[in-house]
Amino acid sequence: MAKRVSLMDYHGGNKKASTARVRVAVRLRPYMDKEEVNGKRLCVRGLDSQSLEIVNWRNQLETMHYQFDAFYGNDSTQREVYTGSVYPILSKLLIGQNASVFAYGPTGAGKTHTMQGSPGQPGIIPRAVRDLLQMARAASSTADDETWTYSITMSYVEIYQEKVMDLLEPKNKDLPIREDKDHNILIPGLTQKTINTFADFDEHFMLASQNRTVASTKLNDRSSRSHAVLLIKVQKNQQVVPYRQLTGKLYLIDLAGSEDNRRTGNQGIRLKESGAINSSLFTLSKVVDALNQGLPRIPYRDSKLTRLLQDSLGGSAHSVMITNIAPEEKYYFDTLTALNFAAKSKQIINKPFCQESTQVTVQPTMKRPRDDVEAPTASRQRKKSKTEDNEESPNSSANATQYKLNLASLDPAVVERLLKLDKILTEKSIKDAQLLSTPKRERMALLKKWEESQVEIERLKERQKELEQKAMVAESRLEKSDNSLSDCSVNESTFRAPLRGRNRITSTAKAKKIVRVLPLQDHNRQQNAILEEGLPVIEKKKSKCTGSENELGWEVNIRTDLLQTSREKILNLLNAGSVKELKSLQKIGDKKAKLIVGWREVNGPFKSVEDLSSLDGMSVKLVSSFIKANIMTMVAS
Ligand SMILES: Nc1ncnc2c1ncn2[C@@H]1O[C@H](COP(=O)(O)OP(=O)(O)OP(=O)(O)O)[C@@H](O)[C@H]1O
Repeated sequence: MAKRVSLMDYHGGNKKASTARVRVAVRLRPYMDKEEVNGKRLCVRGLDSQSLEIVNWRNQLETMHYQFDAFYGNDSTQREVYTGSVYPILSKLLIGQNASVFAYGPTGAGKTHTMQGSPGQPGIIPRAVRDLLQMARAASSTADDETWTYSITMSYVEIYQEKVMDLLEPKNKDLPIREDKDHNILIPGLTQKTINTFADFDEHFMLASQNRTVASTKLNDRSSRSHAVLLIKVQKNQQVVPYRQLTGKLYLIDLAGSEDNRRTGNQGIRLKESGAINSSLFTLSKVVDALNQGLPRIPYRDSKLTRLLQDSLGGSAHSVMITNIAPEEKYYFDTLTALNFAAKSKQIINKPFCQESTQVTVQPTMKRPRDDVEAPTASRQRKKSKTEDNEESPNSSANATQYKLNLASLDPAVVERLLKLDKILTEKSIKDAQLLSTPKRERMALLKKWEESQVEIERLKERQKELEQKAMVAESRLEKSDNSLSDCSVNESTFRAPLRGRNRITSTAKAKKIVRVLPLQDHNRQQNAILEEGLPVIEKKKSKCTGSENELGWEVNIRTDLLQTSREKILNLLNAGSVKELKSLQKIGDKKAKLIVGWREVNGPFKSVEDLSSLDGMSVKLVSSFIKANIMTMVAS
């Protein structure tokens, strides 16, 4: 069974070290600008072995200061970079932990030089492979570890335009990336070569490197157009029962350079490549952000690069990021971006585990790792895992005896230690789960609240719509009611004020103050109000009128005496008012005022207000609305 084991627990080491930070180193390459348009201006200044400054020559106040785990200046050697940042993590591979080293930075800043180097100046990759081979050999021959043997394999892929290409077997194009049940990332069908000597490695690597996609851009004659990922697997096999197996993976990654196409002069296919490069690097920065913020979803799957790095970043690996930067002033913005990205990455905490696989069934000989492919198909992988699960699960009752038997064959001290380890791991995972669940619970509660508030907002919106519709219906009914007012037989003391009239009533501030529209059930209170305040009150009550105009079901009563007084006042004005005074009436303009004066000169005084309908252009309906408007104004004032 492949089992995740916290290495520090397993080896009884310092507990603090059970989580590992991504180590971030920055390497400055030497000045190489032959043109020197503005003279030799450097945008980076090294301060000490960990810190540097970046200077904006256009505004020197913008000088920024950064501190990293290591800063390698422009005169640093390949050896210094390797021994300072990479060599210390190699030993982890031999005890089943994963590790990754990746070079990040703008195009032409020295990533390939750092990772690969040249025959005269070998970089991290050849040095690491050489040392791993030596370490494995040395470990196999030590007296303590004689029951273990080591085997080392290599695979080499490039991610070009979001396709995973097998550099050891170029016909394997666009390979899938999968995750097994233990969250290991693997590439089914990927070629795997066993390397017993450095010469084995050299041969495969040289051939494969020629398959890598490189091209010339304005900034770099041999610019890497893809992300190159070298995978070195160290397998530690126990030669005696229970035939355990530990696998440590080392990813050595030379990322394609982040590019500003205005400066690279990229066009056509170069531009397309550049788009893919920048977008996967952008996803990488999103992944870093998400990890740093502890977000529940890390967008690993948004690009092939981040998917492949999933168990190297925030996963089960020790990670070292070497940010390559260039000193020339023209690189200022690229350098600033790279340094900011590096500063973000520094906060990621990785949790190293060793991948232990215990083969419980008796095996006559230990199988050598396959020299061909990493895992033929995902389904086969799944099937295999399932079988292993069934065979090995110590919790399964069918296998419990077998498990105990195997334990019994071990040294009692080892058994005790294993049981202790199991206990620690169980307690640890419960604790981890609790720690994780607290912020998660809070997030869930917030999310629930937010969802509830969204529902409430929707409900209120619906309600608002409903009310608006009702208001529109009411409006149109009142319109009708208005129009047919003259046809309705109305008690002299009853005046139906349309709701729309409310606007008219309240159109003056004064009216607003004194007109109160009360619901029917408040009728008694309303009567009291009349008595107490002596105010003119308009009462809403059920209409006695029949017909469509009454569908609304309300009309307004006005006290009879007030109504009478108002009518008399209007009639007086009609019979004695000057043009100016007539114009003070509602709905009477200059033209109508002059008509009224002319009419009464010819016909004598108006007998009733309704006589106005004899005037040209004054229909019964208009007169009715004239009366209504003026009575309301007078009542209100
Ligand atoms: N530390 C260094 N010392 C000497 N030369 C260097 C150093 N770093 C880089 N160079 C040189 O600078 C040039 C560009 O470097 P390199 O190709 O490694 O950049 P890169 O970051 O990999 O670029 P790209 O992303 O475009 O592939 C090469 O000629 C390389 O030899």
